[in-house]
Amino acid sequence: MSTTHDAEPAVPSGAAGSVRPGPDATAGAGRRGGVACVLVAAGAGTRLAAGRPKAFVPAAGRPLLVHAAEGLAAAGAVDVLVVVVPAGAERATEELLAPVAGLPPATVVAGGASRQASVAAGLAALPDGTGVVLVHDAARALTPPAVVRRVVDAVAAGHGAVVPAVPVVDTLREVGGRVVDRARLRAVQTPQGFDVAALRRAHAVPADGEGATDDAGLVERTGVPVHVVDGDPEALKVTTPLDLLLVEALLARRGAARAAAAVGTP
Ligand SMILES: Nc1ccn([C@@H]2O[C@H](COP(=O)(O)OP(=O)(O)OP(=O)(O)O)[C@@H](O)[C@H]2O)c(=O)n1
Ligand SMILES: C[C@](O)(CO)[C@H](O)COP(=O)(O)O
Repeated sequence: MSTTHDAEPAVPSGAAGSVRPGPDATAGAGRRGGVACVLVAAGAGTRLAAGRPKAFVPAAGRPLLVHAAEGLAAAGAVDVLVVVVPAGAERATEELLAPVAGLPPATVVAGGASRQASVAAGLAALPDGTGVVLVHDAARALTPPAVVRRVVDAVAAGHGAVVPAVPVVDTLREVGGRVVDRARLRAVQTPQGFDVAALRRAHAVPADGEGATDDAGLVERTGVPVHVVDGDPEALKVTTPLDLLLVEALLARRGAARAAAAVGTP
């Protein structure tokens, strides 16, 4: 088994282009030697069925993609951002992201027919000098900044592939088989972090028929062990309408907490 653990895991139109740098982007690049994030947002959102690509579906009045970008900005751990969106949505995405405070420099590119193809498009747009790359789902819109930092820190500590993960709460049973010991299982989230050369190598290997549903799965096939850090239930992936309801509730709770803190501030 090549998995290691830190701890017990408790639409629009336009062309590709750049979004203005965040205020501390240059300082960050020097400090960390180039941490980039490929934020994949090019999925259709078929299971959500909200009438537009999932990343552009609003929660509390703002698109999921904007919430995800705000979480990355708040983490303060990413120097360069590449956002991958449905073809034709590049310009609208630049306009959506422009007001996000503290967002690192971003390039917006068109994605592909699969998540893997969209990640590959993002990787192709990374600048020279990138050392660490995160791959993050826009659909995990409320990922806490602490999760982002844990992943970056673990890659910086020398792990070539890092995933955040949470324990599984349901009893699991193989169809036509037995109950699986859930104590040994974790549900894997994003952002996933990699040494950029390892991720590029993994994406260059031709598919062998068995699909990998995430980037760590691809990298593992090339012999790189996957290291697991604590994820967070709030990093849930918005997949169905029920997930969107949960995100709305979490945003309402975060807003109420901010308001209470402001009242308590002189
Ligand atoms: N061709 C694709 C497919 C997915 N994604 C991104 O990958 C993440 C996880 O994908 P998923 O939740 O499966 O999104 P969708 O493919 O949009 O969902 P569905 O299968 O319901 O259409 C999302 O942020 C999604 O935008 C992508 O960039 N390009
Ligand atoms: C990358 C991922 O979010 C990790 O859990 C997941 O594998 C994406 O899967 P999907 O089939 O694209 O929803």
